[in-house]
Amino acid sequence: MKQYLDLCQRIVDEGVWVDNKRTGKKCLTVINADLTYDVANGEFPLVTTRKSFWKSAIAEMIGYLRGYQSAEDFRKLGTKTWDANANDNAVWLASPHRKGTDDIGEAYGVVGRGWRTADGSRIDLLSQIIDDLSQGIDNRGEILTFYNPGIFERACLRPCMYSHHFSLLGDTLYLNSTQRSCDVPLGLNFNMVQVYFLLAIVAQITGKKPGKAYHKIVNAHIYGDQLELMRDVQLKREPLSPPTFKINPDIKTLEDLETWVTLDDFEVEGYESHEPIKYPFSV
Ligand SMILES: Nc1nc(=O)c2c([nH]1)NC[C@@H]1CN(c3ccc(C(=O)N[C@@H](CCC(=O)O)C(=O)O)cc3)CN21
Ligand SMILES: O=c1ccn([C@H]2C[C@H](O)[C@@H](COP(=O)(O)O)O2)c(=O)[nH]1
Repeated sequence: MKQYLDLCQRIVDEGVWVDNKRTGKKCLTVINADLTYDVANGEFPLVTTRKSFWKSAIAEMIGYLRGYQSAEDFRKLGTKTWDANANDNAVWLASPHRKGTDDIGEAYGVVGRGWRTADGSRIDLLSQIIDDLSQGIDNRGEILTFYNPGIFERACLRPCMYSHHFSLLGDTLYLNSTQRSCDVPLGLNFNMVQVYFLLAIVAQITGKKPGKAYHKIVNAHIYGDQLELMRDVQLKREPLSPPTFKINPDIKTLEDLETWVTLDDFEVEGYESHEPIKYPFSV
């Protein structure tokens, strides 16, 4: 929580205003932030200075791991976070690649679980990684990447957290996640939970001990219309003690995660937070 608030304060104190063409808004921006989550010691990075809808964050990540392409599938699982980009993004609505209502296009898991190769075949990066790690193999390239510039126009957005690199030291699993662009008030609130969750769940289904997750952010920003709420409300609050996160121990394989898992298989215990804050969202 402290590292999150420190980043927010750093943007307020040192950020530079940058005009963003895609959204038509200006963003107070810093370059480079490195966050670390100690999954081994259960330090769940849930924001307490406003109410955080952590289930929505987990649903989004499970949707990526399942390779969802429709905002409807994300909604059924428990998150509305893809509705606006699928259905209110003017550039995407005009795209010949959009397959109709709720289509988000070839984004995130669609890319990573069906990586296009030169000969037209597809590679499921996640299955390969899970197979390797389960056998204790780390080939120094266990990388789940969603970043394929050749097909950007087939999606409503380029992936923000675009790379998740897993590593083994003995029986301990580590994760380095990289994010190119970060909406700190809204997106990061979810992304921290997602990086922690990804290491915890992959460790569980590969039979490894989770170690630390390292989260690198390149462009970290606060949109102009979010600044007042962050500076004058959220940053004036005292953080509360962190909760703990539990995963149903019956989840043992990637197939379990793909088939029967719901948000009821995850629990947060001892979560106390300040009042919700409704930050403006930029499509
Ligand atoms: N501008 C922008 N920021 C983002 O964080 C973002 C995008 N676009 N586009 C793609 C995804 C969608 N994400 C989202 C979308 C909405 C919320 C959101 O509205 N959060 C509210 C309510 C959550 C809920 O009720 O489930 C929040 O208070 O956290 C968060 C992340 C993260 N990503
Ligand atoms: O997981 C996510 C997904 C998106 N975001 C934010 C970061 C930016 O504010 C927008 C994406 O806009 P780009 O013009 O494509 O950079 O969404 C996030 O923080 N986390």
